[in-house]
Amino acid sequence: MRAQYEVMRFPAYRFDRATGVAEFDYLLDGPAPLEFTETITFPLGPGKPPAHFFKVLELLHVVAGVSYYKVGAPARIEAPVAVPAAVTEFFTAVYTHGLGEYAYVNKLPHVLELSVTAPASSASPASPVDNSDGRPLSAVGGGKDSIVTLEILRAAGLDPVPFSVNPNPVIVNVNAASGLTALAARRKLDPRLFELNKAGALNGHIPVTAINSLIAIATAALHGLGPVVMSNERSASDPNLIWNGHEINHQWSKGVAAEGLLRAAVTAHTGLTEPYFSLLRSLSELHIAQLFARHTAYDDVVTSCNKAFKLHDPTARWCGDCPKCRFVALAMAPSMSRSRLTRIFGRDLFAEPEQVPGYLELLGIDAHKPFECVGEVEESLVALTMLGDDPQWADAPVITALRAAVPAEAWAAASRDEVLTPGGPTYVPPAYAKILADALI
Ligand SMILES: CC(=O)N[C@H]1[C@@H](OP(=O)(O)OP(=O)(O)OC[C@H]2O[C@@H](n3ccc(=O)[nH]c3=O)[C@H](O)[C@@H]2O)O[C@H](CO)[C@@H](O)[C@@H]1O[C@H](C)C(=O)N[C@@H](C)C(=O)N[C@@H](CCC(=O)O)C(=O)O
Ligand SMILES: Nc1ncnc2c1ncn2[C@@H]1O[C@H](COP(=O)(O)OP(=O)(O)OP(=O)(O)O)[C@@H](O)[C@H]1O
Repeated sequence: MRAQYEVMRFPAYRFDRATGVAEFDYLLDGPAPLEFTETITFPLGPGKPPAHFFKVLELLHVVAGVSYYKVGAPARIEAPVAVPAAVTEFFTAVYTHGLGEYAYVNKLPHVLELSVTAPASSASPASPVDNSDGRPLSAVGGGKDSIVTLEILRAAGLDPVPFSVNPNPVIVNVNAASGLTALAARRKLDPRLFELNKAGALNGHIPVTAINSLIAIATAALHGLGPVVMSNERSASDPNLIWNGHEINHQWSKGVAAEGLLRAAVTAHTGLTEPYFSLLRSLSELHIAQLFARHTAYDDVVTSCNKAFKLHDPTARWCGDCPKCRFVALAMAPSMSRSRLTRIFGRDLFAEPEQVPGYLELLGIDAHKPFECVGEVEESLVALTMLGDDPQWADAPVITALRAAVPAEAWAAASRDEVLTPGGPTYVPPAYAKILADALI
């Protein structure tokens, strides 16, 4: 299908102020062109949408195009409006790094070399819009990480507003457990995409966090709120593998490089002074799991398994048989009783010997890190060490098998201090860094 399409275009977008509905048009241009329209319904704010809301929609229009680009993978992408250099840099990164796993799986090396072009800009820089003191909008994905952020912001008295794109029953229940009033946006992919997928079109992973993040920033703008606060962890920045000299990272748009590019693009194009950052950036998943363990109110609802977030036929909660379920169970286990962990997951994964091969992958003993939202090998090793010291796991067959399988040099390389000490670059503003530091005591 690829050779049929020469260029990806973005013909128009519309926003209906009465309903909050935005429609974004896409065109895969070539001898037999393909057109798509994506619909996003925003929660309407109290007043007229501010000018910078529309600037965010201009960014979202291009970024949400990745879902349709992947059907044809044309060699050219022409953004519709003039934008500052920081924005074309961000667009190019989204279509190259963000589609890295798709390029690798489909063997499309040209995708990693694309550049998104845009009409030349003679516009002066956007005037500053100081949003830094507003109530934070806290993105909620239904998993442990965003619960930790929400509770840190709440404890600091910042009155966070939970926000989700397409909240499913998991997210609705997490919000209910928080007792906070949430905002939601609805995103509807063009149904034609699913027909093409059924007919065997090119398909693959897309950088969904970049899309959700811009929808969150647009919603914060509509409601006059402060920064969008994400819960993306340190290990999200680490690639799964290197291919043709390029890092391939399943979680690229959750990583710190994407965060920096998105912030710079939004500020340059909209003027927002503090649009977006991840509060948990300096923390490992293991550390975040320790913080999550302090809050029991979410035990019956928290769900990190990606299968619960599928658009079609989602599971109700944890599937219990995927890399993410295995990793999160291992990360939570050192911080809670075996009975609490079993209640959260609805089963005791460590009593099931058939889980061993999946855990060997997480421990770096088989294959590369899976294309999933899982932490680093070191985090899994440190968690396993901690469980080995804990008598409640002494008779768990999975723990026994894994401890026997890990080579001596791997244990030596896994440092508990390194995994549990905050570190690495972040964009957390000073006031929020202080709040995080207080929460870690
Ligand atoms: C839920 C999930 O993990 N889905 C991934 C899965 O897709 P699947 O076909 O099994 O189910 P659906 O998500 O329902 O997708 C149906 C089709 O629609 C396409 N699509 C979906 C959303 C979208 O925004 N654009 C789309 O074009 C999709 O390609 C399907 O054809 O496998 C896909 C292929 O690998 C993945 O792309 C699906 O991932 C979703 C986009 C998704 O929301 N995944 C997140 C749970 C996820 O992976 N988050 C990452 C962060 C990635 C990032 O850089 O932002 C993480 O948490 O690590
Ligand atoms: N549907 C969504 N709407 C808004 N934000 C979302 C949505 N899904 C995920 N996010 C946000 O994207 C980021 C990455 O999602 P991720 O699934 O890793 O986090 P999580 O659900 O909080 O925790 P976990 O890693 O345990 O699943 C988080 O900041 C999360 O809040």
